[in-house]
Amino acid sequence: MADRSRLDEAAIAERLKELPGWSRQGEEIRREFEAPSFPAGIELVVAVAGAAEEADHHPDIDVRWRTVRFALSTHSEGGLTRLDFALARRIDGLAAEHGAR
Ligand SMILES: C[C@H](O)[C@H](O)[C@H]1CNC2=NC(N)=NC(=O)C2=N1
Repeated sequence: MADRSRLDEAAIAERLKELPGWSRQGEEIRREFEAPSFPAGIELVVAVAGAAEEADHHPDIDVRWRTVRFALSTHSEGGLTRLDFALARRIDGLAAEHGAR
């Protein structure tokens, strides 16, 4: 079972440094992507939905035409855990595969 405990400030800062494009907003991290087209953005969301189900960890998602925004937080812990950073890395990989930047 993954460690779901909240990360302290130093651990959060360290992990954020390895995730360019993601920024901290209170108790969550966020990143915005521009997909090549609206359908490509939706396909990215579908791919992320699959990864989220696998991880049993689910981002908040906002779609505005080609702009797709993801926000991650561990709701059960009321803050950021390693699950959020693991899913952020997974989202970055899927976004690259879908030509989103
Ligand atoms: C029972 C199940 O593990 C929980 O409800 C999961 C589902 N997905 C989740 N996603 C996120 N982001 N935070 C959670 O605390 C969470 N909890």
